[in-house]
Amino acid sequence: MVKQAPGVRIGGLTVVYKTPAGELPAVRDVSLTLEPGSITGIVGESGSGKSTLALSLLNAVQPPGRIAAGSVEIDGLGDVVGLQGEQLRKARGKHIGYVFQAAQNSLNPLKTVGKQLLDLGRSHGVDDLRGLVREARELLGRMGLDGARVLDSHQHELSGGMRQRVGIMLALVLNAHLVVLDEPTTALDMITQANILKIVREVHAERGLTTLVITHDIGVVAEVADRLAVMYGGRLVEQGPTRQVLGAPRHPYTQGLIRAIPRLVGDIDEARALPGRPPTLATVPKQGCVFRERCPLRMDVCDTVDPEAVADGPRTVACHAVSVKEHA
Ligand SMILES: Nc1ncnc2c1ncn2[C@@H]1O[C@H](COP(=O)(O)OP(=O)(O)OP(=O)(O)O)[C@@H](O)[C@H]1O
Repeated sequence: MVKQAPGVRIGGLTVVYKTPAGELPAVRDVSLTLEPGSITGIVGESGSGKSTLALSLLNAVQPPGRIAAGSVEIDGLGDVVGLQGEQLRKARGKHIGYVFQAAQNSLNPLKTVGKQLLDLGRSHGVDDLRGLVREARELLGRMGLDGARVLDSHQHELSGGMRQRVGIMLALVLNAHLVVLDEPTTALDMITQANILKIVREVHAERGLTTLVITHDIGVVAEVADRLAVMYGGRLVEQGPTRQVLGAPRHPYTQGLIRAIPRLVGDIDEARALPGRPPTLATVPKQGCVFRERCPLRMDVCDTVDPEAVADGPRTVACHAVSVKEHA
């Protein structure tokens, strides 16, 4: 079977976590399509539900969390929400590569990278382990590393940027064509960050991937993503082609996020932090718009009715104020 960049259709996805106050949604009724061959960025502040959404693509939400509703249709795999056990384990790695947050250590400190690579290959029934090592060396070389040396190293012998490239290699080495990168550059210095993003773009294009990048940093998305989805309080509030959304943001939250980016040129005071704090699971409003507490455009209807995502060409936005303005 020739593998190609798969399309992904997330439909009405709701993911809840069990808390002392009952099951509360971290992701609520999110629908999002990843076009084959595209890079999609998901942005939002800490706690907006980005990682939970990303884990749902692998059906890997762990207890006390669970997918309570919705579907994640991946070309060639079907609805992963229905996959279990061995089927699911095989899908991870072979079809879907996942790169964990740069800030986290996903490598085993006791084993060399090469040993971990062989473990990965064996656990996925790879017969040609030599071929796997060759592929890993080539990928690492492609990312500017000495492959043989890196495979002989333990994690403590590698810098943050090197570890992150090892993570990308491990996600790609089984030839997955859907790749999820969770905060690929957090905790890396600016130069390393730019380097990793360049690698992500190149590998994406060379291998014909469908890529999802999760980040709180809108600059990262501007750098790599074709499409941008903005999350707040577990809801997807705006999405569309990156240039359009960044050039003319419609949702007041997206506008606030963009205003909060410090500029390298011009008046640094122009950057204005969004007032207030994002909600936690316990404080997300049960009804009405999740953003209203911080919204400069708040209206009465926002207190009671959750705005639906309204499509306008390739863009959607979920905001009562925007709908009113456009229909006035
Ligand atoms: N295991 C868990 N148990 C209970 N609540 C959780 C658990 N994991 C996440 N949450 C809550 O779910 C919400 C969404 O978390 P998630 O990690 O998906 O957000 P995020 O946007 O990825 O944030 P960050 O950038 O900080 O990782 C948060 O309010 C978080 O506290």
